[in-house]
Formats: sequence, C-alpha cells, structure tokens
Amino acid sequence: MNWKSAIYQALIDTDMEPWIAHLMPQLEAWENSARRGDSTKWQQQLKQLPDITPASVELKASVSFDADEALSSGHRSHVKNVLKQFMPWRKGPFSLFGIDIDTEWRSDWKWDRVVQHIETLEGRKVLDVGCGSGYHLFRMLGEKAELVVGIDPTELFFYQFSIFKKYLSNSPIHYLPLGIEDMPSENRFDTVFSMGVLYHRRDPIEFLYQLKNQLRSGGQLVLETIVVNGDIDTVLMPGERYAQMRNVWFLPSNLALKQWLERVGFIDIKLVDESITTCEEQRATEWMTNHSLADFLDPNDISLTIEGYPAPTRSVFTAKKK
Ligand SMILES: Nc1ncnc2c1ncn2[C@@H]1O[C@H](C[S@+](CC[C@H]([NH3+])C(=O)[O-])CC(=O)[O-])[C@@H](O)[C@H]1O
Repeated sequence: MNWKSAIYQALIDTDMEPWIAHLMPQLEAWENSARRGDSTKWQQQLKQLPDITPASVELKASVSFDADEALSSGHRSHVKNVLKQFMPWRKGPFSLFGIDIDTEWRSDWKWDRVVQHIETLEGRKVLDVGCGSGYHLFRMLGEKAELVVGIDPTELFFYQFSIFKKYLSNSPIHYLPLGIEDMPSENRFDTVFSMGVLYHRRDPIEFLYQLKNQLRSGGQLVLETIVVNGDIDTVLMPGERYAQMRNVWFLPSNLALKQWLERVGFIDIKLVDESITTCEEQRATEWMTNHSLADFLDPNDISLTIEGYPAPTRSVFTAKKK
C-alpha cells in the first residue's frame, strides 16, 4: 500500500476522515510532481533498503531500529551508502541496524528540553508543523500518542522520514509533504507542535492563527522559536541574512511573543525553557558536511552572528486554546 492510501485507510473510520479526505487531492498533486529529478533517485534508493522486520524499535529514549543479527560488513556498507544518498542529514540522530546517522542537529537535546514541560501525549492526536526529517514525530510516538502527523513541504525530509516509516508501516505515524497553509481549519488535534518555524514565516501572527485553527478547544500548543533580549516592544527584523539564513523574518523578545500569543487568543501561556544554541548542538558531521553554526557566528565573539546580531537563543512556550 502506498503512503497516501496508508494514511487514508488509517483514518477512514475516525473523526479525522473529513480532514484527510480534504487533503487527498493535494497529496495526489504532490505525488504527480514528485516523479522527477531527485525524487526519482530517492524513491529508487528507498527500494534498496533491506526488507527486515526489526527485532526491536526504541522510540522513547532515542530513535533506534535493531535487527536480530548484525548486518554483514558488505551489507552494512551497502545500507550506509544508500543512507548517504539522502544527505544532508540535518535533524536526528537516528540509528538503523547498527548504522548511526549523526545529524547536524542534536534534535534529541531539544526534545529533552521540551518533553518535560508538556501535557502527556498518551492517547492524543498530535500535529508537528515543520517536522523536518520527522525525528520528533518518532519521539512523540514513543510517548504513546494515538496519532502522530507531521507536515513539512521539503521533499528530501519526506524521503528521510520514509526510510524509518518503512519499518513501522502499521504504526499511527504519518508525514504529509504539505505546508501549514494547505491545512483545513478543522480544530482536530489535541497537541500542536511548531518548533523552529515561526521565524521563517513572513506573517507570524497569521501563522499563530493557523496553528490555533488546528487545535481542538482545550488543546495544547508547543511553540519553539528564536528570541532576542528585550521588553514587550522588542522585535528584531534582521537584514537579508541572519546567521547566514536568508529566510528569517521576525525575532521577538519573550514578552513580545507572549503578547502575540495573547492577542491571537491563547490562554495559560507559559515560557518553559530558554536556551542558547551551542556549537555542540548544531554542527557539521559526516552526514552533513556543509557549513554549520560555528561558521555562522562571529569568530571573535560567539554571542553574535557573523552579521552582528545576537546569536540564536531559543525559547519554548506552551499555551492552550480556549
Ligand atoms: N509553510 C510551511 N509549513 C510547514 N513547514 C514549513 C513551511 N515552510 C518551511 N517549513 C519547514 O520548517 C522546518 C524548519 S526547521 C525545524 C525542524 C524541526 N521542527 C526542529 O525543530 O528541529 C528549522 C530550521 O531549519 O531553521 C523546515 O523543515 C522547513 O521545510
């Protein structure tokens, strides 16, 4: 069964059926456009992965898939070579049949900071907006969510996710290669995460409304984004680049962000974590060989980006929909 039919079948007898039915034409259109270039290569590479039923899958403490027996060294180097076709690997780490994918980001550190502050995911329907490779989706399933859906329009990340989904085909974890703007406003999820996305949005207030429109009444928002020091009136709009990223728009102070959340109508708003992003958490590795955070900071003063802005500090907020 292909990935589209799998999610449709999984939701057909639930109250999510109208939601997924609404999205099917867009998924169809995406699939038709994904029959070219890199997509074709990645689809072929996916078929090269071994058809093994994992002997054990760990999702609570890490994302690791283990086989009964170690792969032979020839088989192992073949699988490693296949996985390398999906570079750059940004969000992880993953472990597949003894091969450790040491990604650019220690996304597990972010998860450890977040998970201790959120309502239980057990039995809940969860949406992760801008899920990247889906690393956090697997950790959400590890927390026993009833349904986990990630959305992210970046094609490579869909295929990275598909590698691990292959070994969890019957689990309620799904990735839709769509953006938040494609989602119908149907108030269906118990928890909505959006981590590392707000600063990429040209209209952050509209984005907060879009997140709110995915939550049921009483549901929890978990929002993580880059912030700057300052009072309730402080919001930094960088010039063309921030830490070399071209698509960064608004970096609010914690107080300004709290006010945005209030204006959009969230209640019970809490700042639960604030952390400076370190060069240990985001760095180049064998699996992501491009420049990384150390190259984007001022070499003489790592509290600044190379453009002279405050270096990335990330805050996590939780809030509720009335
Ligand atoms: N319109 C959109 N709708 C949904 N996602 C989008 C959209 N536009 C871009 N994205 C996606 O948002 C993700 C942001 S990365 C955060 C990953 C993870 N959450 C993390 O916390 O590590 C952070 C970063 O790279 O700066 C990317 O995967 C985009 O494709």
